[in-house]
Amino acid sequence: MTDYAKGLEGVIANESALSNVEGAEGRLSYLGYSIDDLVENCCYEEVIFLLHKGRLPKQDELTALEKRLRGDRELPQGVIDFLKNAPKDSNPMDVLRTAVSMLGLYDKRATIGEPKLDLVEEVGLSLVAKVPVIVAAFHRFRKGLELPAAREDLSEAGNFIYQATGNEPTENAIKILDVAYILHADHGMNASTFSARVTIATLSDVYSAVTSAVGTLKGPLHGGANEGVIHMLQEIGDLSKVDEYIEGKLTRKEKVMGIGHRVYKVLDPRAPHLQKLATKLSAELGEPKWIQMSERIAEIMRERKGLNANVDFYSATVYYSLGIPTDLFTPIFAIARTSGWTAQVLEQLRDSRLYRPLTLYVGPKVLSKVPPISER
Ligand SMILES: CC(=O)SCCNC(=O)CCNC(=O)[C@H](O)C(C)(C)COP(=O)(O)OP(=O)(O)OC[C@H]1O[C@@H](n2cnc3c(N)ncnc32)[C@H](O)[C@@H]1OP(=O)(O)O
Ligand SMILES: O=C([O-])CC(=O)C(=O)O
Repeated sequence: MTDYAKGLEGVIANESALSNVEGAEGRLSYLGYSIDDLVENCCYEEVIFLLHKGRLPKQDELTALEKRLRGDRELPQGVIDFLKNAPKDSNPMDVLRTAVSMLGLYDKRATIGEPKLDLVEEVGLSLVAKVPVIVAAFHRFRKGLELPAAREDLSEAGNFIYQATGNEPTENAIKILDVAYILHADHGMNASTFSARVTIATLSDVYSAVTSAVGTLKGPLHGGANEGVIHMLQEIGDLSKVDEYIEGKLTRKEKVMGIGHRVYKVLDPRAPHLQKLATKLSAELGEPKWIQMSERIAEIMRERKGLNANVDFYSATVYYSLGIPTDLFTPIFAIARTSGWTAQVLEQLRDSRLYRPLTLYVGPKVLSKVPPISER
């Protein structure tokens, strides 16, 4: 049988100057800046600029970007109506996917064919500004509440907390979410980014590309794993039950959510940042059991399978400790990743070629004649 790369493992599909995922070393950088340095010294808006423009902003450029994003949060009435009328028990990722697609109906800039890169960038930034509002709005409406007006004095992270909860966000919560946004902003040719690139490479439009990406992120083997982690911790319930639970999963050959990675063969470099935040938040809440259970799961998986925690493992406890409903964890990932998706879409269009791999055909080889339906 001809050799092939199942799941495209190890296949290089394009060039990118955006994020460098160094799997063997466990390092991640955006445009040459380590994520450790970025979370220490930058805000999420600086990272958006970095990914979209290829360099860090000067102060006046950052101020202009913030102003632009904050001025672009209004959703078309048709999308608001949809968010109000969507079934209240919908999965917020399904709502987000549909709403992103709907946004395209109201934006004449979203054309197909030879791309106009300045318009693609405008639309991309508009999505960065609107995706969090969509998530917050659906959450408010499903609870029968109004959506508070967006606040131009608040950052991306701050405004999301404000619009989703209706409460003044604390500096601490804003900082934590901002760090989470930076850590989730971009990550090489992950599955959802690949979807976005495949879609845009047909010279389709940006809304279609991001719609593809949202649908791809939702799956539990990708962004959906963060919700799976909390469900798993709740199912286990107590530190004393972790060993038996994980042994059971391994025996049944079931996946442990938040563990393992296609590229990182050592610890995901984003995990320690989130682990630190989760530990601090759990202690502040007086609920250390979630992080204690997580640490034990990670230990068993390292010892038994040589597998490490990925970004989704500790982000789950961070969001949970912030009081964020579990089904908003993956939408929050999508909010942050929209900056990366749209930057990657732009990069794809600057030097694009249609993605069209092959399949190894394993069906019947001999061409047979179609028998009449009565003889089948
Ligand atoms: C943001 C992100 O997308 S990060 C990833 C989020 N996803 C998850 O956390 C879901 C759990 N993890 C997984 O399913 C996988 O590790 C993935 C999807 C992330 C990577 O998958 P792949 O590179 O395709 O590895 P694959 O699934 O082939 O696993 C290789 C081996 O490790 C095992 N393995 C990998 N991850 C896990 C896990 N989480 N739990 C148990 N076993 C695992 C597999 O069973 C397999 O074992 P085997 O060789 O004995 O059959
Ligand atoms: O790179 C991947 O395959 C998944 C991942 O960690 C991400 O998208 O952040």
